[in-house]
Amino acid sequence: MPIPTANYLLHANWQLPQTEELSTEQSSWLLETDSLTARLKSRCHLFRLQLLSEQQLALPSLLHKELSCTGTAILREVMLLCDEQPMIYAQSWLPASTLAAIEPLAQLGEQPLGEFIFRHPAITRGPIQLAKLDSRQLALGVACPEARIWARRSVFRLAEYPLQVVEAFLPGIYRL
Ligand SMILES: C=C(O[C@@H]1C=C(C(=O)O)C=C[C@H]1O)C(=O)O
Repeated sequence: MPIPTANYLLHANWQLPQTEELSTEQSSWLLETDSLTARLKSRCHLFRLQLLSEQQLALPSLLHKELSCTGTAILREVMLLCDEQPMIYAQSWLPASTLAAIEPLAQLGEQPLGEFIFRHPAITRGPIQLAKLDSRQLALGVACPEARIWARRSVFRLAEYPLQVVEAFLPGIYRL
């Protein structure tokens, strides 16, 4: 996935949820506080995580304050599929200091991030922010019947080591 996708997400209009803008199904998925991986697995016969890329980059300055760190980070991009239908495009920033302290995060491969972090004994999660995105700007490489899709982002801290997770929800997820 090209870096422009990361830049587009970084500069989206992230806001705290206004539930009156959301359908019941959208609220249910977008504001899910447990693992999306676990929820998707419970809703489909065949769950698959497609690792799109992992690359080491300078942590964008826009994230320095939010993650209270600087330096480099792994930008991890995945697609989560249910019965071969793309449901969630996820992009996570894993700072080098977090990876050094919690090494399994650097070895995830096709293991879902959620299966690791939601088992961590000292996990905390910051507020969920939402943004309405132009699906064409995401250049996901998959057909998306709707021009505008919801995305969410939040910062997890594992024993105070931060990482940010951004998830774009493809419309099929609301029919699961
Ligand atoms: C945070 C979770 O992990 C999911 C899996 C991800 C990955 O493997 O990179 C990223 C975001 C999530 O969609 C979760 O399951 O809620």
